[in-house]
Amino acid sequence: MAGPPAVIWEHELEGLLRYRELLPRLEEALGKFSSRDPAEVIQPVRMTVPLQKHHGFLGLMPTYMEKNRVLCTKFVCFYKREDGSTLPSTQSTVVLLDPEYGNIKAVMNGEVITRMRTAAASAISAKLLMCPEAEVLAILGSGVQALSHYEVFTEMFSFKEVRVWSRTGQGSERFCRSVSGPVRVCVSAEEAVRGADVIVTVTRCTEPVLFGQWVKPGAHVAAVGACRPNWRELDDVLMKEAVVYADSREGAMKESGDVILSGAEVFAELGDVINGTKPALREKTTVFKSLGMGVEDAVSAQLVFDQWEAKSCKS
Ligand SMILES: NC(=O)C1=CN([C@@H]2O[C@H](COP(=O)(O)OP(=O)(O)OC[C@H]3O[C@@H](n4cnc5c(N)ncnc54)[C@H](O)[C@@H]3O)[C@@H](O)[C@H]2O)C=CC1
Ligand SMILES: O=C(O)C1=NCCCC1
Repeated sequence: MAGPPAVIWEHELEGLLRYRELLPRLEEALGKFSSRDPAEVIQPVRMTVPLQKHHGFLGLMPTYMEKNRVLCTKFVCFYKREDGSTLPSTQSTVVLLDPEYGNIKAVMNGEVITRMRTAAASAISAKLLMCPEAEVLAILGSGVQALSHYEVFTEMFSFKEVRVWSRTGQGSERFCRSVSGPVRVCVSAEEAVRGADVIVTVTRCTEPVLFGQWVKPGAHVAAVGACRPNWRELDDVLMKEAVVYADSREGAMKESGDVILSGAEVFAELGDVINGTKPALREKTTVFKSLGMGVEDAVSAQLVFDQWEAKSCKS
């Protein structure tokens, strides 16, 4: 009979998950996902339940990795919050199970996992798709994901300049106070992205905030927000001019307003590039449309659990 699950919450999780270990596991998992080998990864597109009264959704994100012996699911609630709202726009819980018996091994707070694995996936997209001489990073949005993207992008790459734009001055000020390195605050999204080599969009907006006419040819865009079929962050011009990559082709076709409403074609998954089955067209303008995948949560949760077990054995 299995004992009660480990409960691993935010503060403890922060000490257990580090980008240097997460990044290679995530890259490997993205490749396995795109191999479409069911012994590697079974991960359906997220199922969502509308929470109409609260302007939100509950997403269920199960994943099974038979060869890795990982069985996991995330429950994530995400909301359309008004600007100025102090409520979080995303809340999640990750449950790790034993695939042989079906018992729950661990219940984890999903905030740290979600913010780190999402930023790490964007950083992998930039590693594969940005031009090698990239000097300027622009971040649109100043919330939770903006901070984790700043953290991993400045850890992995050496940008000469990092710019941030937020719809509210308060947001930019808070962002500047929270990051540990230099950042230039821009008064408009256009000012932030003109001439930028890498652009990260991490907003809650439902209408385009980034327009193709502002984007330098050859730039790489990691588009993280707008995760519903009628929500947008990018305009049609950008979507049609750029070569579009996604984490999951099926996810993008079902959930991404930027893909569905623009009629843009998904050229490849990041995992296809990792597996060498599709090229990384660095010289072109590229968009990585991130929706977030259960397999990213699963390998992150397993990494946390391994570290937690190792720590528990020592003490
Ligand atoms: N692709 C993925 O795997 C994931 C995507 N997300 C999505 O990423 C986005 C950012 O998430 P968080 O940073 O956690 O949210 P947050 O609430 O912490 O920050 C959102 C930011 O968007 C800004 N914003 C809100 N409305 C806007 C508008 N109309 N125009 C421009 N900016 C606006 C806010 O001022 C704030 O700076 C959300 O859309 C969320 O659903 C979140 C987690 C994972
Ligand atoms: O993958 C996730 O986690 C999320 N994706 C889109 C919306 C919020 C959370």
